[in-house]
Amino acid sequence: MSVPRLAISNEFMDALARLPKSQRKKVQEFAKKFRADPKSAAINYEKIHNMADDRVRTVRIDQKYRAVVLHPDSGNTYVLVWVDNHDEAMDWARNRTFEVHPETQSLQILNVEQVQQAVAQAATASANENALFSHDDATFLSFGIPPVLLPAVRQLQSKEQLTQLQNVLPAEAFESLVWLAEGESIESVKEYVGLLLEEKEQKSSLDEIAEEDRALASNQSSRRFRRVDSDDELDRVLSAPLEQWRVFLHPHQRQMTQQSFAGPTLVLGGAGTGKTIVAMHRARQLALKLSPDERVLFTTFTKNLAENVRSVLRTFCGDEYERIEVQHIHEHAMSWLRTSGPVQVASDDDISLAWDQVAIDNPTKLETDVLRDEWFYTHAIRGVTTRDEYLQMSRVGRTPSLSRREKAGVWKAFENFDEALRLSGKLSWVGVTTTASNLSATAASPTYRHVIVDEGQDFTASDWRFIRSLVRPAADDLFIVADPRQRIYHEPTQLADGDIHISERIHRLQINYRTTEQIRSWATGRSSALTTADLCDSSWSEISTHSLFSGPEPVLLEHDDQQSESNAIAELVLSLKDEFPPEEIAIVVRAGWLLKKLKSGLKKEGVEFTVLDGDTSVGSGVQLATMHRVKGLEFRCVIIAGLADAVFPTKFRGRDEDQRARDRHIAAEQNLLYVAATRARDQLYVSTVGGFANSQFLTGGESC
Ligand SMILES: Nc1ncnc2c1ncn2[C@@H]1O[C@H](COP(=O)(O)OP(=O)(O)OP(=O)(O)O)[C@@H](O)[C@H]1O
Repeated sequence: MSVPRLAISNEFMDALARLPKSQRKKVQEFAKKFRADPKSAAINYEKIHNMADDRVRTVRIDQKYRAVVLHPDSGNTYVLVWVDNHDEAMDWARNRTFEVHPETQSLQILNVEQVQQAVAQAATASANENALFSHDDATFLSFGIPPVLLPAVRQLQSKEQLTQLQNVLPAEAFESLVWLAEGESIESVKEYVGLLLEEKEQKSSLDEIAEEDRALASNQSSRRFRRVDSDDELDRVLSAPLEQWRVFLHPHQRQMTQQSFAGPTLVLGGAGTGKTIVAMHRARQLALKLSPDERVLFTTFTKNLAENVRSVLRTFCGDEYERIEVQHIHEHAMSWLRTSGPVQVASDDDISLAWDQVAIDNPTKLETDVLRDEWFYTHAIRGVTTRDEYLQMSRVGRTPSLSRREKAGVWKAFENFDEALRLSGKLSWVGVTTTASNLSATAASPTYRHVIVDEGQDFTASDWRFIRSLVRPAADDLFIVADPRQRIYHEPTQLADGDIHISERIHRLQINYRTTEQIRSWATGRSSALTTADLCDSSWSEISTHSLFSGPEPVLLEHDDQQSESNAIAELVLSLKDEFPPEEIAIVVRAGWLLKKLKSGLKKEGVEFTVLDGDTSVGSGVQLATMHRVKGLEFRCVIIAGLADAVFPTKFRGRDEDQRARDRHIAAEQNLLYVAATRARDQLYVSTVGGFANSQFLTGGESC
C-alpha cells in the first residue's frame, strides 16, 4: 500500500477562514502533523453516532476544536473537509455524504438535510407543467446532477427557484443548469462546464489507484478538492483560506494553467472571469519546471496591474518566484534601452513640436493631424517599420484614401518626423519598443523561456513585435489573456501584425467570479460589441459569460447639478457604512477634474477618502479614482459618478469626417463604462448629472 496522502476541501478552507486567527495557527500545525502520518497513533479519531456516511471521522485539534476527516473506503487519501467547535463539527459531519458520481466520476459532498428538504418539496408538488427543464435522466446525470436530486431538478419552474438549489447542488451540476436555463445546447453546456475535458489523471497509468482517489483527482473534483503533497504547499494553501482561487480552479482554468500548447495561445474572457488568476497560476507552473538560469516574463499593459501581480505572486509562489519577472511592457522595454545609457520619452507636447517641424516643409497635401494619426496607425497599430511594408499595407476603410504615390510622400513625412524627434533626443513609445526589439533580437541567447501577457487587448503591434523578440518560437512560448471589451487605449490590433500567430489556439473563460449576474449583465449590455477583428483573424464570436451569484440590480441616480450630486454621494457613502468597509467602496469618474466637487462633499460629511492616482495604492477610507485607474481592481461597491453631457462620452477630438475614428472613440468610452462597472462585486450605483442626454449609454444595448 502506498504512503497515505492528504487532500483538503474548499469547505474546509471556508470553515478555517471563520476561525479566530489564534485557532487557525493551531489548525495549521495539526494539518502538518496529519499530513506527515494520518495513521499516527497520536491522531485522535472519533467515530460519530448517527452519521450519514460512516467513512467520516472527527479528529481532535485541541479541547475545543475538531476537524472532520473523510477516509474513503478504497482510497489512500485522507481529506480534511471541515473544522469547527466540537459540537458544530459533529453536527456538520453527521449531516454529510461523500459520493462518487456515477456518470462524471467526481467526488461530491452532499448536505443530507438540504437534499432531503429539496426532495420532500418535490414529492409534494403536483405534476410540473411549466418545468424549467425537460431533459431526460441520462442528460441530467451527464451534467453531474446527483441521482437523489433528479426529482428536485425536475420540479424547477424558474431561474429563481434554481438559485435556491445553488447550495444543495454540486458546483458543476448547478453551473450546468444555469447554462441550460440560459438556453444553451447540451453540447455547449458540457463544453462550458468542462465536462468534455480529458481526464488526464484517469487516462495515465493510474489504473491500480482506487476509484475514490481517482475521483478526487478528476477535473470536476478539482473545483472542491486539492491534494497537498508538501508542507510548503500546505502552508501556502492554509495561510490565505479566503483566497480560494489559489487552490480551487474551474476545470477550464485548471486546464489553461497546466496544459502544454504548441505555440502562442490566446485566452479570452469577460471581466472577472479569472484571466489574471489563470495567468499567475500558469506563470508559477512554468517556473516550477525551469532550470535556475531560465526565466518567465509576466507582462501587463498598466503599471498598477504589474505591481498587484508582483505582490500576489510573491506570496503565492515559493522559490520559483525567483524565476518569474513581472514588469509592465513599457517599463520592460525601457530596461533594455537603459543598458546603453539614459533614455528620454517624448511627451505629447514633444511629439506635437516634431510634427510642427514637419509642417514647415510638408512633402504631402495632408494636414499634420492626419499625418500624425496615420503615423500612429502605421507604426503602433500595424507594427510597420519600413517604407516597403507601408507601401504594401492595406488601408481599407481608412480616410483619406491614398494612392501609392501619395503613400510614398506620407512615408517621407514620417521620416521627417522621426528625424525631428531624433534631434530632440527623445523617443516615442513606439520608438522605445522598436529599439528594445532590435536589442533583444540581437541578444546572445534568448531572454525568456516563456512570456505571459495580461491585458492583451491594450497592446499595440509594436508592443507585440517586442514581445515576440523576447522568446524563441517554441511550445508554451507565449500565453496571452485578454478581454476585447476592456480595450480602452487604442483601436484593435491584430496579433499577426506583431508576428504572433495564434492559429486555432484560442480558449475562453466564461464564469465571472467577481461580479453578481445583475452587474455583469448590466455592464455587458452597455459595452461595445465584440468583433472578430479584435486581436486575431479567427471566427470566434460572442463569448457567453455568466456569474453564478446574484445581488441587487444596479441603481441609477439622477442629480440636477454637480453640487447636489456631490452632497448626495457623500450621504450615500455614509448610508452604506454598515454594509461595506469604506475601503471597499470606490467612487469612479471619467476624468480627474471631476473629483474636486466630490472631495469637498465628502469632506463636508467627514468621510475619509484616498485618491488613487498613478502611484497610490488602495488606502484608507473610500477610494476615489478615474475609470482608467480602476482597471484590474475590484471593490464590493462601486459608485460611478459625474455622467453628464460633454463629460461622458468625452468629446471626440479627431477629424470630423473620420466616422471610423468617431465610432472607435464611442466604443472606447463604452468600454470604459464596462471596466468601471465590472469592478463592483456586490453593488453598483451609477449617477448622472443635469438630465444626462446620452441615455443610450445607460439604457441601451443588449443584455447578455
Ligand atoms: N477559481 C476561482 N475561485 C474563486 N475565485 C476566483 C477564481 N477565479 C477567479 N476568482 C476571483 O475572481 C475575481 C476576478 O479574477 P481576475 O482578476 O483574475 O479576473 P480577470 O478576468 O483578470 O478580471 P478583469 O479583466 O476584470 O480585471 C478575483 O477576485 C479572483 O480572486
